[in-house]
Amino acid sequence: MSARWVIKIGSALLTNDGRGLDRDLMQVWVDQMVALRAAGIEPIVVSSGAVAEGMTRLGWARRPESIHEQQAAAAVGQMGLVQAWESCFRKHDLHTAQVLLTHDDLSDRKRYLNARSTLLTLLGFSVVPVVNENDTVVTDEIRFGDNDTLAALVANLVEADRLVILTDQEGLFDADPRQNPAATLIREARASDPAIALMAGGGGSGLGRGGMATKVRAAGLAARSGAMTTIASGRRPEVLAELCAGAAPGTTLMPDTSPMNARKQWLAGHLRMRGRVVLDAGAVRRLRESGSSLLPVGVVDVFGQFSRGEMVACEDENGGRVACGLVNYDAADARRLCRKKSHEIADVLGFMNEEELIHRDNLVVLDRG
Ligand SMILES: Nc1ncnc2c1ncn2[C@@H]1O[C@H](COP(=O)(O)OP(=O)(O)O)[C@@H](O)[C@H]1O
Ligand SMILES: N[C@@H](CCC(=O)OP(=O)(O)O)C(=O)O
Repeated sequence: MSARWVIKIGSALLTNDGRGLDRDLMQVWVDQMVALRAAGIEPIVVSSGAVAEGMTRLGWARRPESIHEQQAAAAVGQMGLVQAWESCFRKHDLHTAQVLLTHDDLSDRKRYLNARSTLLTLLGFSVVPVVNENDTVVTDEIRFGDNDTLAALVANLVEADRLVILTDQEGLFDADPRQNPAATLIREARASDPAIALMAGGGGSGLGRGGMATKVRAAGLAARSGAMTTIASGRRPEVLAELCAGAAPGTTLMPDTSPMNARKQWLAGHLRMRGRVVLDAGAVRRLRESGSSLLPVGVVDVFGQFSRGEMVACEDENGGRVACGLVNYDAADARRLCRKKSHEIADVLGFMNEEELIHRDNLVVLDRG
């Protein structure tokens, strides 16, 4: 597969404005997602609608105030959501996987790497991940609270090329079209443009939580890792097929920097260094000249205390800083792996996480000088 898209579908759209899951529409998107796969694009679905579907199943007319009742509704509704996605994809002989994430999972480096590995492994097995927030366990303070933000963080996590937000409007308008019928559609803007944040109001349906403001903010987050965002109507019959064909329905929000630059900025700017690994000359050359991953065989020494998933500096034998990155093994294990070939990892440690000490996707090679 050559590209990866995160496709987020909002509650109002998915549940026919709270009347129950719109299975026909789900099948329409799924058929198009299967066509995306045939065109070399891996879809990851971020599906809202658990609370809305739970309310329908429990016969509740209004979203409850109490967080515990919302969580209960989400737990009931999530069953319906995953059943419906699975049966739509089964028609094409594809499997889905339920992935429930909390904020903690993505802010903790170890869990971040585990979530990333699991998602990438699922994609490797041609499974379509269906992601939602793990509503049962989150408390109010740490909720993503809206799946627009969750979808953007998933786009960062898997370095998606595109975030597609399907909603009940044609895209971002210069004012809320529910309040102002004369509002006009914004076709294209930079995700970082402060003017677009001012156009976006809160949620209109009472079912979802985000509204347009969280969609614009999500486009800014997705842009950090270089993803472009499309906000479009999920009711456009061929919306995903149009995007696949290179058309630009709805609103396109462009990132300012290329994917690699954005990811490097994000890695380099957001984390504290926990330790150092010293590389031999061959490893330094491979990192600088071929953009390779760092393998244990090229590491001669390890300093400091760090856990799997934390940021470490990579230095040459004269103490010059070459790179930094998120390490796949903790300091004690990394020490034992110095100078070892990747196929020896399981023998040395009794287990193996990954064959690299730092994968190239999680490695920032620094400019010389
Ligand atoms: N500038 C805007 N352009 C389009 N929609 C807007 C804007 N400002 C606010 N909205 C409202 O945002 C709603 C979509 O948000 P929401 O109901 O949370 O959808 P979803 O469930 O798809 O996340 C629209 O129905 C609309 O009323
Ligand atoms: N996890 C919640 C997500 C709610 C939510 O963000 O909804 P929306 O604004 O429609 O994307 C659910 O499944 O109901």
